[in-house]
Amino acid sequence: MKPVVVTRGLTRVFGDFTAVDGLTMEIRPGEVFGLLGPNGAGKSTVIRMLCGILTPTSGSGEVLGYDLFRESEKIKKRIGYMSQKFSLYEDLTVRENLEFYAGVYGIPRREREERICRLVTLAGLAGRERELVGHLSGGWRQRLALSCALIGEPAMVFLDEPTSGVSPTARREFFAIIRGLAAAGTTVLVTTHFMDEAERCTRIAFLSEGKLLALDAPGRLKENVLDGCLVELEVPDPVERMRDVEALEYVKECSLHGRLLHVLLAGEEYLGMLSRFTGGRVNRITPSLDDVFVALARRRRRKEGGL
Ligand SMILES: Nc1ncnc2c1ncn2[C@@H]1O[C@H](COP(=O)(O)OP(=O)(O)OP(=O)(O)O)[C@@H](O)[C@H]1O
Repeated sequence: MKPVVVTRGLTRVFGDFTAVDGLTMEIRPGEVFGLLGPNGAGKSTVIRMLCGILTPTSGSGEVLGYDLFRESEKIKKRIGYMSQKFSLYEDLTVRENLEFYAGVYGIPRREREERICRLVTLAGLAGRERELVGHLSGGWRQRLALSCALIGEPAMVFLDEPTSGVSPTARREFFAIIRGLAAAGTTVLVTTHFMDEAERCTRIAFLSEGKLLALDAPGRLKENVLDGCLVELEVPDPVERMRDVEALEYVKECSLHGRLLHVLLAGEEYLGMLSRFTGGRVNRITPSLDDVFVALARRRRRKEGGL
């Protein structure tokens, strides 16, 4: 199947600062594609380029078969976009907001009713159509903002941190909705800081300082990125012990996770040695996406530092 998004060396420079640096990737139809990375990594800049709002400085790319440089107007008409600061009208009801956006997108009157009904059902907003948006909680507003972004029935939707500032339950429910949307054929690109959401994406791309550090399915990243045996180390004074542990020649990485240290050993055979050296409890663990991203970020820093 033809990819929905293709980029080759996509780059955006602001003055002398490179916000996105040579991004090459493809997104397939029906994916929930996660874009992850620390603040300032370039995620929103990528989204804005792919939505046709921001012109790339160099490289090339297509969204839904349209060129990012020459056909941005066509892209804008065919995609849905929910920005971090999505705008809803607080003094209008749920339904009135949807009607307003249907008008903005030029949906013919005879089609509006059916479309609004479908979106209200999809987002679980049934029964709330007459509520004023100003009275809705963050989670419901986000569902409505998603519905408004979908009013034009786009083949692809871009969601920039759609779940920031809502409860964990609302975040889970929102993700269930976008997974359903993707299963029905709409491709979704979503940015998030939450690892539990990243786990629910079909594939994730991890950006740091504008560069793509990894791109794969969450399970494959956990299997393939860490090269060694990951253990959890419990010692009474983890912060003080970090440096000593890091300096051991059989230790590849060491990071703090709450009160525990996660230590990447060169091999399983060093488990006993670490336990004897620290006097702490050592347990082998399955890497989380957090471990993967810590390892990727460190690897990058080392490479840049020439170590
Ligand atoms: N219009 C602009 N002019 C100058 N610098 C910009 C502009 N837009 C973005 N940047 C810079 O580019 C970098 C990447 O920003 P971007 O918003 O894409 O990051 P992000 O990964 O989405 O971050 P966050 O998670 O905080 O939203 C930041 O350092 C930001 O300050």
